Amino acid sequence: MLTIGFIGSGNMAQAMIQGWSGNPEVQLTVYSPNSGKRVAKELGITAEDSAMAVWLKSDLVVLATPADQLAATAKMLQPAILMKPSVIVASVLGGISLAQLHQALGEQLIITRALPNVNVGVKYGYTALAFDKDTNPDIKGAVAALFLEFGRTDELAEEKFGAASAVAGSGPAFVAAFTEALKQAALKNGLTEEIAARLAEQTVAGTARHMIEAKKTPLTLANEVMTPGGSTAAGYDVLQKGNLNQLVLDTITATMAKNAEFE
Ligand SMILES: NC(=O)C1=CN([C@@H]2O[C@H](COP(=O)(O)OP(=O)(O)OC[C@H]3O[C@@H](n4cnc5c(N)ncnc54)[C@H](O)[C@@H]3O)[C@@H](O)[C@H]2O)C=CC1
Ligand SMILES: O=C(O)[C@@H]1CCC=N1
Repeated sequence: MLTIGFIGSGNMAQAMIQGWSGNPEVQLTVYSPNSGKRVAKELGITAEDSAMAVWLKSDLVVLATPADQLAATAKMLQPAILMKPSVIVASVLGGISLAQLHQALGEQLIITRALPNVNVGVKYGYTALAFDKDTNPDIKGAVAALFLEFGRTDELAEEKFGAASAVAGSGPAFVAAFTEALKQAALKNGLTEEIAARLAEQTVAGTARHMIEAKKTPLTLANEVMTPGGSTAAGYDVLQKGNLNQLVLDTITATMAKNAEFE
């Protein structure tokens, strides 16, 4: 049995707990000052009274607090780290590098930097992973296997994390915004709230699944829908004239700039 402990019980921690909760080989526990006990009850896992207790019970500890809480967390954990330095750390703290994590927690620890997205909660996530250079390949494989349980993963150089965070980490919010725009357009054109939501969600979900399962590029799929001279082409033209690509690039650039503030 592998025990995974969470420090922080917000949206990201909850998604990861949901992603791992079906695994009979994994036991999950959490500490968070305000909501930890409530979240643990809702998700059917145990809660601890302190970050130290999480550390001492766990084989792997996920740091899932706001990034600016790293120093406070390190302070709470210091005695436990000295008592049990074998614990593996997986940090999802946005913008916080492996070097910063080692500086705060200890040079001797085994630390993985992970950048998951909330879709891990429905086992359709994406996680970028970065390991210490000297991480034992068996440990690397074991950690990567855990993240593979709830979606696709790639090992990425840390300098690529800013882009990965903006596109894949924040991406679900941007795709959700487009889905909401589709829904609003359906509502404006007379569909009911329920039907508008279903049309928008199912179309976004089906399009992603279609590209992945049939191994089609986005442009190949778009061209299949666009009968020459037909109605889709008329709408697609409006998206291109409105410079959708530039709007999305500006969105990613702003997201990366904000993320870089934490570095
Ligand atoms: N939400 C997302 O989609 C993603 C979030 N992340 C990263 O995950 C981390 C958490 O983000 P969210 O879950 O969205 O935030 P959140 O605000 O939903 O949750 C933060 C959690 O940390 C707890 N917390 C705050 N200070 C603490 C402390 N000193 N000790 C223990 N627990 C403490 C809070 O009570 C809360 O449970 C951030 O560093 C973020 O950059 C990374 C990838 C995606
Ligand atoms: O919004 C944030 O700061 C975090 C990082 C990636 C997704 N959520």
